[in-house]
Amino acid sequence: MEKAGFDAYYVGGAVRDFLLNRPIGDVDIATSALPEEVKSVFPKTVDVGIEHGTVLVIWRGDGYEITTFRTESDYKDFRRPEKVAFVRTLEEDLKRRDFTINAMAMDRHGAIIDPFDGKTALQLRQIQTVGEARERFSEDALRMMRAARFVSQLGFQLHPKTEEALSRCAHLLQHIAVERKLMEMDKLLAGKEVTAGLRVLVNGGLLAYLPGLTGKEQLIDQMLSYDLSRLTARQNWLFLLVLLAPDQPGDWLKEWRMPAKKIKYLAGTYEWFLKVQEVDWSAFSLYEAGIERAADAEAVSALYAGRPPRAEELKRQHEALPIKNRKELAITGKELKEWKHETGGPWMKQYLEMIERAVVQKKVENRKDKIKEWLEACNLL
Ligand SMILES: Nc1ccn([C@@H]2O[C@H](COP(=O)(O)OP(=O)(O)OP(=O)(O)O)[C@@H](O)[C@H]2O)c(=O)n1
Ligand SMILES: [Mg+2]
Repeated sequence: MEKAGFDAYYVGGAVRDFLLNRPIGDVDIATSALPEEVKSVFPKTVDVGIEHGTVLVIWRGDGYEITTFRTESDYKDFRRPEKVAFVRTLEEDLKRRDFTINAMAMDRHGAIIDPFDGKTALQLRQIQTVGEARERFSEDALRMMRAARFVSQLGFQLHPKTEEALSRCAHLLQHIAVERKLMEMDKLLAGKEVTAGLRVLVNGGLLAYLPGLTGKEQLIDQMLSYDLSRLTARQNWLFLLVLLAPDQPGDWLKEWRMPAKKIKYLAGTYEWFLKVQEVDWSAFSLYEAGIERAADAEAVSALYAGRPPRAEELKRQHEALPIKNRKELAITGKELKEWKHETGGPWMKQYLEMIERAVVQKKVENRKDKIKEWLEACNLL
């Protein structure tokens, strides 16, 4: 970029994480070049958000988002703008960013450009908006969830002024698309300081604008008394279901616009959680649930009941199962038909299920001959 006469800097999360010695996620680059100019400099680019000034550059196998210096002056509806105004200086670009820790830039020699003193905020472990907090939150109300997410991820605290503005602006969150809220919630629930992050949502009054959490302050308060850092993000979602106990867990998750596959996984795992509250894991229930679900349900059960988790024990029990799924069964419908001299039908499914259960419970060895003997002994052939 610079060879072509433009300024270019690393900006945003990458600079923050670099200074914090944290693993860097996506690398964002800000430049004085206009999108068309960026495209003329690099041989391989993808238009990912050209109306926002962003071009994805593919360079030596890695992707970099390069965005033209811009301001976001004409905000509509408290969301990020449809149109942006390009500007030619880095400082104007940094000014439009959410928090001081996210408003630093680094040039390619490693020099930090930090007009809003993000470095001090990093040292103080503080989340503070760039300039007027209410302005920043009105520009994009999602930033309030981002604040809570950074509290959880980084273990930082909100600057008192930022915290106060967040409470006042909470209602603006109603204008934000659920998909964006979900992304922040996922990151919040994966953080090491989940409890502190959730507390920001509760204290700031943001819960009222989150799917399925309106009016649930007390339940979330209750959740905060547990050591949530023991759970993964997925397990924290599960724990939310456990405490909220919605009639239709699938519908509750759907309100968050989660991908269907994740809804299925979480709702199914919640069912297992409920089942093992009644009867503990058996070889067969462990086999049916699979180790992933069992481990998630177990982690949440243990936390809920205030006992140490038995993840290792369950893992050992699962490993000791003679088969892990039906495909591993030594016989199929084909053998059954031969042995019984019958054509296929509903009986076959019943037989297979019975054999599967017997094999898992080690009543019969998973071998063709043994299974045949066992069926004969049961007078079933
Ligand atoms: N609502 C938002 C979203 C982003 N940004 C700015 O754009 C940068 C990049 O945004 P993004 O990649 O979404 O967030 P990061 O802060 O980089 O966090 P992550 O590590 O999750 O990517 C942020 O650092 C911040 O400067 C902002 O000002 N307001
Ligand atoms: Mg980023």
